[in-house]
Amino acid sequence: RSMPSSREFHLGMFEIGRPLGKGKFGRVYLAKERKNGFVCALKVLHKSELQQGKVEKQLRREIEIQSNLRHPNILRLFGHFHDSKRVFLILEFAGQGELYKMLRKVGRFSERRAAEYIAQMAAALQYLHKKHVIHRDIKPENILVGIHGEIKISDFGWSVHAPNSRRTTMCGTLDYLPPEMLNGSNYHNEKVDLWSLGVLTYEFLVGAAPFEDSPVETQRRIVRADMKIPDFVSLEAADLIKKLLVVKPDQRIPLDEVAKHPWILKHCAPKP
Ligand SMILES: COc1ccc(C(=O)Nc2ccccc2)cc1NC(=O)CCSc1ncnc(N)c1Br
Repeated sequence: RSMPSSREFHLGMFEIGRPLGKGKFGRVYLAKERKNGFVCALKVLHKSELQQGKVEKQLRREIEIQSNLRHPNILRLFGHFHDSKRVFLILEFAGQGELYKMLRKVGRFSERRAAEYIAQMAAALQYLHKKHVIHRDIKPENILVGIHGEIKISDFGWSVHAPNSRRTTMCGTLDYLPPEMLNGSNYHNEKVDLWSLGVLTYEFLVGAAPFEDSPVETQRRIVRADMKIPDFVSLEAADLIKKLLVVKPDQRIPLDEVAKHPWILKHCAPKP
């Protein structure tokens, strides 16, 4: 079964199922396309909220960026349509749901599980960076899990074409912001995703973000990459984290070296 390739979609084409979660700016429902039973996730965004949040442009850019992304670790945006009051995004349904819920449930992931996820993240980011797309919002809340346990980066609400200087202000947690997006330099490039990958690796293994503190303290610790890695984290994992959480963007370990790092190779036996 596949989503019809014809561009015109409308709400009547879908049978709406259970709510899946509340993404940014909207609710998401399980949905089934009536004609050929294609199961997807339908995200409903209210135009009034998009206008209030001044994010219509961001959404348009996102739809344009997403329409030519095809990668097993990137959640698909198959299409979109709107009625008088709402915009609908037709998304790939991730069969095992939200990664951060799994992380909160188990506290922290095993080194093998964390390494498999980071290897998949590195592959997805390599793909995005080759297309000069930076995600800029890598965090557990924006990662879903597919039916076979593979991770899917989602919610490119902040993705832009690199290099870029941010115009709209940030919202949400500071935990994942790299130093260059905090020290007012405003200019940043793909290497912001390397920093976030380091924060993600730490959070998968420790169960909390490396600079988690009061907002003021968090900023102070981020700009100095002031983190403590607990002893239960293996030396190889700690080595990769320290090579990603480097204040100077150009000194961060590049993605192709992340994929070949001893910690990744140890746990992700290459495909037979
Ligand atoms: C490619 O995925 C997206 C692409 C774009 C946007 C988005 O809202 N952009 C946006 C919205 C407003 C302004 C600017 C950008 C959001 C998503 N993704 C999501 O919202 C994830 C919905 S939750 C879910 N989805 C599938 N399977 C599950 N099991 C679950 Br739970």
